[in-house]
Amino acid sequence: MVDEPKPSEPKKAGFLKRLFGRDETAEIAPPSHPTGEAAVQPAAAPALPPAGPIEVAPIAVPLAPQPPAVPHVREPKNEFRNEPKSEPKKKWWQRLKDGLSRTSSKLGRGITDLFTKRKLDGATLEELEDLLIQADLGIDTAARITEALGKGRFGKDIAPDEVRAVLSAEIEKVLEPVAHPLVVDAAKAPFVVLVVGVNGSGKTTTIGKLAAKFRAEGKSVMLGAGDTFRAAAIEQLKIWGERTGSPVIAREQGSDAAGLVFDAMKAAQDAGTDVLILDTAGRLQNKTELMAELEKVLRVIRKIDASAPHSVLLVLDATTGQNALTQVEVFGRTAGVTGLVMTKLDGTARGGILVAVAAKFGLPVHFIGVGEGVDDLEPFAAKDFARAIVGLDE
Ligand SMILES: Nc1nc2c(ncn2[C@@H]2O[C@H](COP(=O)(O)OP(=O)(O)OP(=O)(O)O)[C@@H](O)[C@H]2O)c(=O)[nH]1
Repeated sequence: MVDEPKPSEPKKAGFLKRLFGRDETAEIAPPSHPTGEAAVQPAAAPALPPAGPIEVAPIAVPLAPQPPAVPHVREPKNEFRNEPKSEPKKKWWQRLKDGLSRTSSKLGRGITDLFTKRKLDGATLEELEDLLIQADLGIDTAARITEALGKGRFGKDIAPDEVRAVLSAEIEKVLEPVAHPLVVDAAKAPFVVLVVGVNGSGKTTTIGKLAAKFRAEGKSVMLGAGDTFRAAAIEQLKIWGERTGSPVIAREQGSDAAGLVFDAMKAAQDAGTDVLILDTAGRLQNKTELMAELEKVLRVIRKIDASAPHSVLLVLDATTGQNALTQVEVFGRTAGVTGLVMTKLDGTARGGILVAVAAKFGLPVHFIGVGEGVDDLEPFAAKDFARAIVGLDE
């Protein structure tokens, strides 16, 4: 998961090669598509009290050879609602700062090395630009930031802290327009959130964390186990359902994903659920048949509610680096992505990828994840992120 840059990587040539020459998709194991559909055992739609105890549809799920990844949840389930919010901002800030520490210490160290007792000249600006590109901020953003730093300061002494302040202000400028909360329209029942992304990007975990958030706001939530490919994903979602008091609609592993989504839409409508979150199998953006399956899922959703899905969340794993840009492009085209969640910012020294994605697509960033725990996912705030990533205090 950790993608520390190779120390011997040449500067400019290496970046261009990294950006344009590498087969990024080869890094992610493609999902093998289920060859035949298992006999479909539609889960009996559970009784759905809006905020009552969990009713998980009982299904026989063959266990994967390895034990399923069990989500790490810190609190017991009954603390999701009405959780005392003592200093939530400070606690999140600390987690954000810790989570981004790989990136911020790399950037911070680089800036200190570059600017201690040195005047701002062409060479230092060029080295700073390289440093920003290494943190995956993208060539254009790196160029813009160095240009902004050079203005009025060229040939003068500049302290590392001043550089950090300018850097954070410029990053904030890029991020501010995309920092939008995910707003649930109460007029929709259910408000349908479709969650898409490549394998292992953190979709199921993110769904669990979102369910916990919505439940804490007093909303009723239902989960649709649309990742019918992976038995462990179904199990994982059921655990999240149990912990958050959200009924889970699931079928056997290998079932038709569009059929499952149909069941889930109907069940959520019948129950008048506030929010339905639909998981999907991870798929590589270059596998056309899997992308076609996603289109089918969308058609089924729209057949039941022409206005749905109301949110299509693309979950991006920050550790996949520049490949995230291709994912946004392709999933945007196929699934009509309306917002982004970036996970695993704690696992990379190149957290600047979020800035590159924001600058290139301008899509709303709703949440960021900096760990596996339920409180390691929070709404995205431009200023906090911009300060934390360059190692400044709150
Ligand atoms: N460190 C870290 N790990 C995370 C974060 N978000 C998710 N994970 C972990 O990433 C792994 C994959 O997450 P999943 O939620 O199973 O990913 P998925 O996209 O549903 O995977 P597929 O079903 O294979 O497509 C799990 O071990 C999660 O705990 C994060 O923000 N930080």
